[in-house]
Amino acid sequence: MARAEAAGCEALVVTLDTTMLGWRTRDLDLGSLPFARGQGIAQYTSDPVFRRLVADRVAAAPPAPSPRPTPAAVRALLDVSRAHPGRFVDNLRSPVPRAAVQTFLDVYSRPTLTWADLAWLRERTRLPIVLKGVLHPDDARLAVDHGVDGLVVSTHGGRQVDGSVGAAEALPDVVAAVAGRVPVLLDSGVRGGADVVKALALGAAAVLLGRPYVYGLAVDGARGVQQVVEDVLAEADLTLGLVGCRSAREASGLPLRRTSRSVIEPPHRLST
Ligand SMILES: Cc1cc2nc3c(=O)[nH]c(=O)nc-3n(C[C@H](O)[C@H](O)[C@H](O)COP(=O)(O)O)c2cc1C
Repeated sequence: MARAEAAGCEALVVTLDTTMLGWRTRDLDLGSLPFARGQGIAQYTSDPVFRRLVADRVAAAPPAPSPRPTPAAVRALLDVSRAHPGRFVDNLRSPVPRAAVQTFLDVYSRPTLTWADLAWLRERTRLPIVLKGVLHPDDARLAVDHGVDGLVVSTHGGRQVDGSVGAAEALPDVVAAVAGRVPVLLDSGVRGGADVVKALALGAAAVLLGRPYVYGLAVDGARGVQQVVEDVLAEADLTLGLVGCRSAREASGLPLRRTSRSVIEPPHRLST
């Protein structure tokens, strides 16, 4: 948290829906387990507290007999050594990269988190605390009662609980339960400007993009991310104009008609 504050982060987002990873069939099909290969954990391996945990683990590890290497184990060792900070050859000989992955797998999931942990966080940071992954209005009320500063209605992009209520379906009840006390944001499935306008109409204060910006990143790095964000904003701007709103604020409460999918009613504010 101190690192986040020092880096200029303006809020702390606590994700509620990933205390364990869900059953992700596509990842399983592809054998996509990047964390187990040391990929995507630089936030941890660059953290002094985490590095101390790893050093303690290595110091405490009893000398273990080397298992017979399999091709898969060799591939994993190469990946972990490549992903870990420092020189590849040094990493190959060191127990630290593997211990870092094991330590990450130990600390990443914590299914024992409770509402009481929020007080612990509150005491340690002055940053606003936002809870991500709220879907039920009772949880939204509890969150506000525990003093959080914002909520993100999210299904983690449908990657955690298969068959969960959709984020956009859950949003109106959460917004009603919060009754304006804190901003309610939405993510999961926002792909273009029309999705932004629908979320605003359903009461979201803002939306977040997950996969779209990663797609932009894959295609064209930082410029790709910028392009994705600009395109979504441009389409949202046009859509607002087309449905007769002069600002994003005016989209709040814009009537949506429920059909087999959510559609925006034709312009309704141009009659005067
Ligand atoms: C590659 C990747 C990594 C993610 N990592 C995190 C994470 O560390 N914490 C988190 O709360 N959500 C994480 N998410 C979930 C996103 O924040 C977001 O909730 C989800 O992707 C839904 O939005 P989307 O439909 O726009 O992708 C990740 C998503 C992706 C695609």
